[in-house]
Amino acid sequence: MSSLKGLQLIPSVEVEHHKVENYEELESKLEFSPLLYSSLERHLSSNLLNSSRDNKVQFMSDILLGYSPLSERIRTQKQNEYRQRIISNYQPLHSMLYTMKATNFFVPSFIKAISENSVESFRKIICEPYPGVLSFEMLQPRFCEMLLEEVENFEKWVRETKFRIMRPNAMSKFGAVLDDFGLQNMLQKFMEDFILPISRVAFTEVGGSTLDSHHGFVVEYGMDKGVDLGLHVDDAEVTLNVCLGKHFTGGDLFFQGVRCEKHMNTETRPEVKVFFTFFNSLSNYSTHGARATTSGRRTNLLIWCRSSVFREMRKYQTDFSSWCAECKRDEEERMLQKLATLKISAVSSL
Ligand SMILES: O=C(O)CCC(=O)C(=O)O
Ligand SMILES: [Fe+2]
Repeated sequence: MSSLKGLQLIPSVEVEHHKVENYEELESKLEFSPLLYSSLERHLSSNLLNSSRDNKVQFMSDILLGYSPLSERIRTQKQNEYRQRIISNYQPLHSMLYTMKATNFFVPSFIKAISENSVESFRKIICEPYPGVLSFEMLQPRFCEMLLEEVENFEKWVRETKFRIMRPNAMSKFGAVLDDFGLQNMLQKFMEDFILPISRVAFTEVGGSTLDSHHGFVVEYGMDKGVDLGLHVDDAEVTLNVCLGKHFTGGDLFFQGVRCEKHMNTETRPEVKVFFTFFNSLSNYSTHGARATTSGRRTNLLIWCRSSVFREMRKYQTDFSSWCAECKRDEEERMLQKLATLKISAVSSL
């Protein structure tokens, strides 16, 4: 088996019986995510695998540093410090939310489909109202309620302490990043164990089988906040969007098909634009937006799931016609034109 500088491409049999170290308790001292250390540990050669945790941390940090640009490291370090400042001061309301426990989170039909883990079991619970948009029942109403209360509790703490928080993204001025106040590890497990099994079979061509990081947040709409969201593509390969409540009208999402970067802002043909009122969805790269929430308050949970492997591969790709609807259309038009030219030259040569 290939072994390079103490690393093995394929984890050895020994790893199966090896208890992976807990790196989470070292989080504030680590330069990278504890999850990265846990994953990399599986590839250590036997002599390192059985050495001390400190030794392993040192060895793995040296390797990771070689692959990570300084700017990225500074950004991660700043983000860790920011999160640490929040976590050491914010008192969670529902501690249950911070540890993944399927029976507390999901409806029984969803747990059954995931544990059976087959295309047939997913088909039983999922419908596809628009190509690349999957809709299914997933979270228990009590879980949604508790998450809403937790977000309200966090926002109350932010107001009282005048803590300056970072908003979920450039588009949403209202909402909170769940990863920033302690839910990061739970949401990573959420993605790996409950989103990946579905996206692996449904969204293979856009990186759905190699999701490895996430950005988890809630967005809020209402008369006293923003009401709608313009057309965009998420900074994600696969997105989970769940409506947490409460009472509102409007707020439909609209979709305009899967597009590559080149076609992201091109004119939409009317037949591609589709509006939806729905509450749970998993979608791929599709361009989308949200219509105005016309009364009440709408809060949605978003998990943007990312694949570093897919992003790396995309850098070297020039043809996206296997998944970009507009590239596909361009290619079809080119083929038709070529055919027409061939016909003309065949006729004129008669
Ligand atoms: O308003 C919504 O439910 C969608 C939000 C969204 O698309 C996003 O934050 O990326
Ligand atoms: Fe979005």
